[in-house]
Amino acid sequence: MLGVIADDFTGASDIASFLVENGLSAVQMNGVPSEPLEAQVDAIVISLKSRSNPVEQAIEQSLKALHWLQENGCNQFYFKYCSTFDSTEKGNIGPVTDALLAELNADFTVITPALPVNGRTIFNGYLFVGEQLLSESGMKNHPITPMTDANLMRLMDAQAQGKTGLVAYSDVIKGADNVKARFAQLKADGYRYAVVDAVDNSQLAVLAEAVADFKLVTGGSGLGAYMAARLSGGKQGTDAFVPRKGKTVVLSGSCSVMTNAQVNAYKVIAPSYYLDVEQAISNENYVDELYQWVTENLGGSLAPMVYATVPADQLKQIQNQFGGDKASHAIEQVFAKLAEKLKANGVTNFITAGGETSSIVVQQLGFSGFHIGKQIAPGVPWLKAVEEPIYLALKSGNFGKENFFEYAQGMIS
Ligand SMILES: Nc1ncnc2c1ncn2[C@@H]1O[C@H](COP(=O)(O)OP(=O)(O)OP(=O)(O)O)[C@@H](O)[C@H]1O
Ligand SMILES: O=C(O)[C@@H](O)C(=O)CO
Repeated sequence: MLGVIADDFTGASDIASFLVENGLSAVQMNGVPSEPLEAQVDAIVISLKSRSNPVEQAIEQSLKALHWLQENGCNQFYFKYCSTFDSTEKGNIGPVTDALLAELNADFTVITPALPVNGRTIFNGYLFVGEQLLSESGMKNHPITPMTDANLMRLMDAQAQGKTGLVAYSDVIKGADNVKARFAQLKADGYRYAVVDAVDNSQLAVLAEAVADFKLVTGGSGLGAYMAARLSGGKQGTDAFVPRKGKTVVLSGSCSVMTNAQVNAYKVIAPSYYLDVEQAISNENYVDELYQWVTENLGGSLAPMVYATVPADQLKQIQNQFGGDKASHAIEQVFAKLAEKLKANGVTNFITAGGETSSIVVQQLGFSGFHIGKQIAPGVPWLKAVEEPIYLALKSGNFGKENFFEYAQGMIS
């Protein structure tokens, strides 16, 4: 059984949806459960909110997740991080990978953020977002983990204890046995991690075969999809659900380039309200005011949207004025409390944008886990809470097309 430890909640639903699409039964648990899992599944995905926590906390949470997965029958593990390698020189990808390797008595793993279907590719160890290097993409302005280097070996070496080598494209296309031979050579040369080039899905299929015996695999959801396809023998997922009709709201706290485009497109066709940072910090009635506005706007054909989303230059200005951490925290708290109030008052469908934003909303709503439904866009499925018929779409910052918010609602039946 495959056990996945995801460093944020959107990332967890991203990989869970690819596992299910590729024929595995899977459940997504929100945080490390305190009870054993009753359901019989092929894969368990644990969502953590550990991407931007202090390193020690991220390690502690990830090891706790590993132990729970082991106790619940998993024997191969996947550390899922962002396809844009969101991290800093301190971590958390390197330190968590080191801690998981040590705990599993393993001495080698792969570093594979590639997700070609969403434009994340790796060539000569450099990560691309579409046609741009990671460091030239919108990720250079990320509010929490700005990515200013695209070289995955350098990024990993800065934050991990071991050395990082490369299995280049020319080696990957020679097949899984050749990739395994390269792993052996890198290990013998003292490397602990291998960045593996993948410019399209066929390299991920090769890699899935090459890592079949690894205790720990790390990466984005792309490799997970091909590992699932291998494990299921090429089955397709079948019983994907969509949400039931009900009161729906859009909460957008991502400032990515794509979310900005999605918010701008949606503002033209649906009621929208800008979540003001200063108000979030200083007005203790702000959640009530937003709640009031949302409830007054629930009746229309499209859901009301509350958004903090701003373009990069405006974000910089706000962060200079209030401090980045303070602004993020205040906004996240407002979204979390607003979501809680809306749920208590009959909203059943939540569309949230942004990894940190979605994580805090889900934590506040308090569901223990999710069943995985139909994909809205690659890496964004509809989810149904285990406890009750509440549906959520947790959109990673850069995922989905421009009409995502409208399109997602069009699937509700
Ligand atoms: N107007 C704003 N001013 C300052 N900070 C903001 C503003 N809007 C959003 N933020 C903060 O920026 C952060 C965005 O992170 P989040 O993970 O939600 O989105 P993302 O990084 O685009 O998504 P992903 O991690 O899925 O790629 C959050 O902490 C949010 O509160
Ligand atoms: O891998 C990705 O890009 C996403 O699942 C994610 O982790 C964004 O938060």
